[in-house]
Amino acid sequence: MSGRLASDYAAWKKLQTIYDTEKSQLVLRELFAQDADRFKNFSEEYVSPDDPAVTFLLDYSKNLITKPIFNALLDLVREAEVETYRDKMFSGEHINTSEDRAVLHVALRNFDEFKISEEGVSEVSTVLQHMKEFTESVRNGKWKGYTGKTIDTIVNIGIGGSDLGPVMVTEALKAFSKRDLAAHFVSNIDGTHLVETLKLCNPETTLFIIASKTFTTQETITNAESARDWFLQTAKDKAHVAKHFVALSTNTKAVTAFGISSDNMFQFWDWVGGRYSLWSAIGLPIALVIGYDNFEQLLRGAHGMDKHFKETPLEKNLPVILAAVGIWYNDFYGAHTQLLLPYDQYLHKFADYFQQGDMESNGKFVTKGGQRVNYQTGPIIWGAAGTNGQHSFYQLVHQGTKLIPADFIAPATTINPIRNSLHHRILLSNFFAQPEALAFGKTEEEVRKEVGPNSSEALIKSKVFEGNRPSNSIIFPLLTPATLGALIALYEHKIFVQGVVWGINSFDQMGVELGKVLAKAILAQLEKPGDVTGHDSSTTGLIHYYQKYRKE
Ligand SMILES: O=P(O)(O)OC[C@H]1O[C@@](O)(CO)[C@@H](O)[C@@H]1O
Repeated sequence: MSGRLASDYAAWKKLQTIYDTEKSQLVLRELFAQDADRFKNFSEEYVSPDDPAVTFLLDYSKNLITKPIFNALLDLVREAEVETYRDKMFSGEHINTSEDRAVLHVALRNFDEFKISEEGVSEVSTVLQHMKEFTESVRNGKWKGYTGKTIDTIVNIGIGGSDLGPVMVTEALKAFSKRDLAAHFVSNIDGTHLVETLKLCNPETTLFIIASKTFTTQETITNAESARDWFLQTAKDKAHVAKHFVALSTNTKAVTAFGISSDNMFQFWDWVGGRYSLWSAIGLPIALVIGYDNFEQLLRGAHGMDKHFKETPLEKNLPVILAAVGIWYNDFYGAHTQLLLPYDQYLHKFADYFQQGDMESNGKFVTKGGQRVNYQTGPIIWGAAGTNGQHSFYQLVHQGTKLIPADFIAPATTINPIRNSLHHRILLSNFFAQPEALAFGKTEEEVRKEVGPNSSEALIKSKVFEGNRPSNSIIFPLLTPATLGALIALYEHKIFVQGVVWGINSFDQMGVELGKVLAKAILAQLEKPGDVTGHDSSTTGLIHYYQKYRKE
């Protein structure tokens, strides 16, 4: 039952016993030698129930598990009542207990299939229609700027979930983008971010999208005000703002107070978590860049995965499989991080996106019942596009002292088959080789044969790869909007499953508040000359140094 300490579950205690007694026998070289069918027995093919072209293979055979261990992990998922809480989520129950909110990103891509009772759900299709009409009018030139010119540049001003999703998806689907519509994303309060972006913009042909669920986020509102000031330096008349500023928010009052009419507002609701909001009005820049039809394909791809998650038995349920093996390393092997390694340059922002998605969801230390956990919760998410990571951090991944589970992700076919796909074959050869090297390594005996009898013992030892480092591999035919939607939803639901097992609330974010409050207090002091008071010596000393050298 959600909110309980995971370590109280019988299945948890059983897994701990298994780990303590069997860990030394879990050697991938041996597990593969013992079972010629290991790949078949530990891989699962996903085929969207809505579109057979949306398919991928999850190979989880290079994990430090046996069937009994896998089944014990599934028992843990069952005992935590994940299926019950999954159905609560889909039905609109307020499972975000601290904020008394439903968690319904699945309703944004539901196409009226699941019956969901929550205020606002019935309006999703209306907002989508508004998004469709607006994005088409901008893309086909009907929407004109204040001097009658068409829009050739969009600037999304938002941060966190109001930025990372649109950034990741527009990068991932760049091949589907309208090349004569430039898209920029400003998120940081550092004036550099806005200044450097505005250097690329013409006020006559630029559309600003102010993306903020609350419409109170200091960085976003400050950036939006500065962008409006920049625009009015040229446009002069405030009436022209209406043609160059739209808002994506749940807060109509704040949007209109800023000076954006509700006609130019695309609404969403409090049951859309910021880190789960790219499917909502927050996705407007995505629809502008790739077109509404491709945006709808993204939604439909995610919806197919939603149905898979909702209806598939645990042992064949891909989000559950990823969640279960992740818990095995996070909570029993003591792994602290999780690598996401897309072997596709278009997915180079995938890990960045799930840093917020996973870490802001599961970076919690108390259960929904208020108990401090006595186990690890959310992992640290990191990663990079392959093969770049291989020339950066793979040394540590292969020969470091830390266990770092890795998810390798790749398309079988490239969108850019230059030189008869030679580049892609090289890329994919690494996608296949790296998990193999991590899993099976290179023994001292193999090194000795390789380097010959005259090498020093130290050199030989340094060339050993202990291996037995686990990974999952996900491969799909082609990176399309629908496949990307399914892939994102897969990881969203993995995060959900882990949060339920850990008994935490994956859908609030209390941890982001303290820093904001302290910063506001310090800002008030920095605005005034003279000394700052009420801080520790470190904070005071740093501010003094700043005051000594500040120019402004
Ligand atoms: O969309 P908004 O309300 O401006 O919030 C932006 C981001 O700020 C947070 O850190 C919450 O304060 C993220 O959860 C959220 O995605």
